[in-house]
Amino acid sequence: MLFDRYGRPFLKLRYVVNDECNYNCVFCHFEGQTRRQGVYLTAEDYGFVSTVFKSVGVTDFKITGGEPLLRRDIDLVVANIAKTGGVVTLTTNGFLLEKWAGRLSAAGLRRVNVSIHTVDPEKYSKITGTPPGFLRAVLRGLYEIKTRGVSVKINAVVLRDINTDRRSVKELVKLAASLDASLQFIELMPTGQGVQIFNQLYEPIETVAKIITELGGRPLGLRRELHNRPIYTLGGVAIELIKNYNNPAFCSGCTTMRLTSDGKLKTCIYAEPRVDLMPYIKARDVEGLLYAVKTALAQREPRFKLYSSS
Ligand SMILES: Nc1nc2c(ncn2[C@@H]2O[C@H](COP(=O)(O)OP(=O)(O)OP(=O)(O)O)[C@@H](O)[C@H]2O)c(=O)[nH]1
Ligand SMILES: C[S@@+](CC[C@H](N)C(=O)[O-])C[C@H]1O[C@@H](n2cnc3c(N)ncnc32)[C@H](O)[C@@H]1O
Ligand code: SF4
Ligand code: SF4
Repeated sequence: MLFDRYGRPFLKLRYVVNDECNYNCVFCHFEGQTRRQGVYLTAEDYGFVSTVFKSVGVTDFKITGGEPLLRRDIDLVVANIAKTGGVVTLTTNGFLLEKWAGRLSAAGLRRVNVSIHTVDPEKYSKITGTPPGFLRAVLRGLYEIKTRGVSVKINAVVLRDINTDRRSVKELVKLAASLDASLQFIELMPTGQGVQIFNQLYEPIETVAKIITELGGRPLGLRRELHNRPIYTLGGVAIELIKNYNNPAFCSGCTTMRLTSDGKLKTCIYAEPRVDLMPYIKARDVEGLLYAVKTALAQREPRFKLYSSS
């Protein structure tokens, strides 16, 4: 296993597999990547790079984007990563899930995170920039993938006056319960487009924690291997609360790096890409790749620290 200078193990890799999207969410951080770089790793590249990362202790592979289901070979990407024996999960807006469900399940996808910030169709359209009917398609996809044996998690970005009242929280918990799914509430990050609407839509995650407690939820503990995220349980649903900005406890439990769609390793969502892995990946150069990864890891820092040495 590899560690950084702060004693944080490197356990999880986030693959940003493309830079295009069929939605236009008002808050999108785009995983800290610039849109429209256009160069993508191939499905075979992901198989190779995952084998190498797996050999040094990375066991959790997250596929994200852009919208990953827009890739025509997304099932092959999943299959090639799953072949390493690592756990593969994918985060999506869900619009194309119904179409992909069978193939993703067959490819070995373990879990899908589907972003549904509200079950109110009008509010959903407004914040995701989509026409009426899109939420219905997402819900169909969710039930389809569930019946194929893939676990589901619902992602809801916490947005003031959209989902920060008791009723909205209850509705999301009810939806998760009906799918035997878990649920996570994500605090809005002032990153990417999130900067422009931050003052208007930001609401601290504590507001949701309070509602969950008032509804009878209770804390279950912390997800220590990933960001020390608090987990609650309510109505049989496990609920993670993600306070991802200006939170030293979150960063101290950060075990993840990102690989941009054009093959650059980022040590933090806020860091500039540290090492270009593309030449090593294309050359299938295991030694060169590991050396580059260790170089990046040596420079890795928690973005938010309790005490700063500088
Ligand atoms: N600051 C920060 N936020 C992150 C990081 N990883 C994930 N997040 C936040 O978590 C949100 C949800 O991410 P997902 O792609 O669903 O995956 P995840 O929750 O990290 O992983 P799983 O729970 O294993 O599915 C993102 O929108 C980010 O706000 C990270 O490394 N740093
Ligand atoms: C960038 S998206 C990529 C995957 C996919 N397109 C989706 O929306 O699920 C990954 C996750 O980040 C969340 N997200 C986007 N912008 C955010 C922001 N400014 N703050 C917090 N979470 C955000 C999305 O809701 C989604 O759950
Ligand atoms: S949050 Fe996901 S669905 Fe929304 S615009 Fe960003 S990448 Fe697209
Ligand atoms: S160090 Fe903090 S801000 Fe950076 S990726 Fe990790 S959790 Fe996110």
